Amino acid sequence: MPLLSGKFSDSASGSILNRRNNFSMGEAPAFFVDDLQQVFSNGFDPKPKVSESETTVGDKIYAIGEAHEGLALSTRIFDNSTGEWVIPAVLGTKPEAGKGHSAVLVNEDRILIIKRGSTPDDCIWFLEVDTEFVREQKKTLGTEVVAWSRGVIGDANKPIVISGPSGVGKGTLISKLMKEFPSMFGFSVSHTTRAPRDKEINGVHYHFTERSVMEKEIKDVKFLEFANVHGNLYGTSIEAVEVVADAGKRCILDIDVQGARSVRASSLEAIFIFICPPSFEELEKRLRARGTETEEQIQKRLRNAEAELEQGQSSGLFDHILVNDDLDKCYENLKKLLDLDGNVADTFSKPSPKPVELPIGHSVLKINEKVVISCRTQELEKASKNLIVLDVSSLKGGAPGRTRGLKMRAMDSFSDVVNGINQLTHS
Ligand SMILES: Nc1ncnc2c1ncn2[C@@H]1O[C@H](COP(=O)(O)OP(=O)(O)OP(=O)(O)O)[C@@H](O)[C@H]1O
Ligand SMILES: Nc1nc2c(ncn2[C@@H]2O[C@H](COP(=O)(O)O)[C@@H](O)[C@H]2O)c(=O)[nH]1
Repeated sequence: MPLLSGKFSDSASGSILNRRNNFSMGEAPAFFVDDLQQVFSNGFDPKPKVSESETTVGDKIYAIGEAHEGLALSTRIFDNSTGEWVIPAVLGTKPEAGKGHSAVLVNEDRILIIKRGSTPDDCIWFLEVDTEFVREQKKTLGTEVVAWSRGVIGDANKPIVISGPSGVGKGTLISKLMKEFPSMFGFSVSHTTRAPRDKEINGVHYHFTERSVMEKEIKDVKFLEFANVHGNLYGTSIEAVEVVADAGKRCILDIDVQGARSVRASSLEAIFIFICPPSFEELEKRLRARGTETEEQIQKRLRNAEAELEQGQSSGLFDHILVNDDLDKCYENLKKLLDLDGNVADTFSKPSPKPVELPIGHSVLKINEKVVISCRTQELEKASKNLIVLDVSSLKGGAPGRTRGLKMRAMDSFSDVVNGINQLTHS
């Protein structure tokens, strides 16, 4: 029999606005607003004008606030060791406030947020507080950091990173894939400081950007990765990847080897494919035949290609290496690798299981690695089920963007929940 464990907090019914100091040994104190005003005199106005949930992680209390419906959720941290409130840098797209939320710590590194009165694709969020990504960003920014990611039920297909030297045919292969499977794949539109070529459209091929603007956005942690490539700045914004995921498509990134390395180090779980030319001479021929670069630029790209080919083929960074000799053959191999060979029509896609709507989750319990939500929805009532079990034991990825791997089941009694939990554990 699993033990009941873990605390949950609820922004609407149990916010720190409403509660008195009713904490017990080993639990973090539940604040209420008058106490805050007396205790904290560090210059920060602690008077919350919002309803907040609070979650204790080690020495810190994460207060997640909702002011008005439609406004983004806010985050502040009370550090028990210093006795001060801190406003962290918040990365990723923030969820909008709805009709309250419940918060529960999972995996000791992220807070699961369940929003009320919200659509199925907007009801589950994670605030990462101590994941690898957040720890790295704390080091970089030298400040407290938290990061939002949206919870995704099931294992949606991983993004695909395609890399290789300039002129090898990455763009050509990606265009073929997008043309054959338009509803399955979406292209991550990078930012670059290079000038547009003839026929390149801003927002379609690239977001063409001033260097100073891009540098500022990099500083503001808007980018998943960026690199200096052939003398210009290129980068994948977090938003570029999110836009594709929001359209329900599998994201394709066309980036250089440095960028691939950064993505590998990030929490975005992807498949990494390196494209090789049949020979260096053929690569040069293709670059020249494309006719888009000056002689000086071609020389620079070829010089860089030597290092890229060496790194791409030897570093173990890539999951797959494809040689683009004959274009059609290479394309077939790419499709094989992506499980797209055979009788696959564009209507094919692996949809993640439809999540059950969770509009009024009125209580949340954490039981071992599972989160039980007791809720009331018309859909569930019809099916006489009012308990939902979320399995958070095999979460993948995280901020920026999406946390995948959530499993969800609707149950109609607590004993079913316990059985369900055991089934989920053993499935
Ligand atoms: N297998 C192939 N055989 C012959 N030519 C090819 C092949 N694949 C692509 N090409 C041609 O090579 C040129 C370069 O291809 P493409 O622009 O797709 O390269 P790329 O890797 O995307 O380059 P960059 O990194 O500079 O964007 C294009 O003119 C394309 O038509
Ligand atoms: N690290 C990144 N590299 C990128 C990105 N977008 C494109 N690229 C790579 O740059 C070169 C040159 O591209 P071109 O369009 O100027 O020929 C090529 O290898 C691309 O893969 C990015 O966002 N990040």
